[in-house]
Amino acid sequence: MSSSTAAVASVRDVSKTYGARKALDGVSVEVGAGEMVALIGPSGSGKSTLLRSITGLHPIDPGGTITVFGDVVQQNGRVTGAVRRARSRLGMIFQQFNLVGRLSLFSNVMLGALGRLPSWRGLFGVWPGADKAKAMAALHRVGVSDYAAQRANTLSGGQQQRGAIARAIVQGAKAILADEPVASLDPVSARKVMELLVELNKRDGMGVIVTLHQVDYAIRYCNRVIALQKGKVVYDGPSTGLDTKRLIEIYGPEYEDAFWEAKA
Ligand SMILES: Nc1ncnc2c1ncn2[C@@H]1O[C@H](COP(=O)(O)OP(=O)(O)OP(=O)(O)O)[C@@H](O)[C@H]1O
Repeated sequence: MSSSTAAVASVRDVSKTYGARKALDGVSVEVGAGEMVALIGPSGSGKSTLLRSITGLHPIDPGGTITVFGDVVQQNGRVTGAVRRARSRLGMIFQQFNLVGRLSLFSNVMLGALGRLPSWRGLFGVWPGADKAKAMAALHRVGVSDYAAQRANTLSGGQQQRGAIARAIVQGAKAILADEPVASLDPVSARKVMELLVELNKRDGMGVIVTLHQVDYAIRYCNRVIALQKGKVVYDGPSTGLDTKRLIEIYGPEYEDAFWEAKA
């Protein structure tokens, strides 16, 4: 299967145990190329652990398998050598600590090109002109080119998240894995970040897997929702299928707390 048609991630019977606690318990899901999927569930249900497992940031328990764009990245309880290529295809966006604070926004976005260039170029700031142009175009696209020269730690959370998205574009990522990218943002900045992810998905065909605390955002921006509870998949289907009964199954009777904006 070619990498352009292979699934973003194929997760088969994956468990992850921390001491006596099972953070993931027999999870099997597949996210196709070009899909935009929300990963939801109560705090501690395993959302971040699943994203981190897909990127090979920690080994899963023996028995499960994870492939990324057709490459086996986890098998027999080990992260494989293919993880480097898989990471180069995945743009990662986190709730915080997305950018190197003391570097300019422009330099941070250029770091996305590092995987394709000898590292000394990055160390000495010797970037090819074509990459510089690409970085400025990406900053312009996400709406923060005016701040290119500004140190990342002086930017707002929303500007930093948009910078992180620009870095993923420069990296040439085929999919974005975003771990609570809007949790620290005000609603207006959050909407802009979600709209950018939707645009990358629809216009560029990038796959997106995004963990969200806000169910209303999952419903508004993602066609498909995967819900975890205590490390197990308890829902995998269209976001339109998340009725009150389902939400109570996922979050319990206090499910309205999982909405950002009050439910009408
Ligand atoms: N490094 C770790 N060491 C020990 N336990 C961990 C570690 N990381 C996660 N866990 C545990 O695994 C479970 C799942 O955590 P995880 O962060 O994946 O949940 P989450 O759904 O992303 O939660 P949240 O929405 O609060 O971010 C939790 O019980 C957590 O305490």
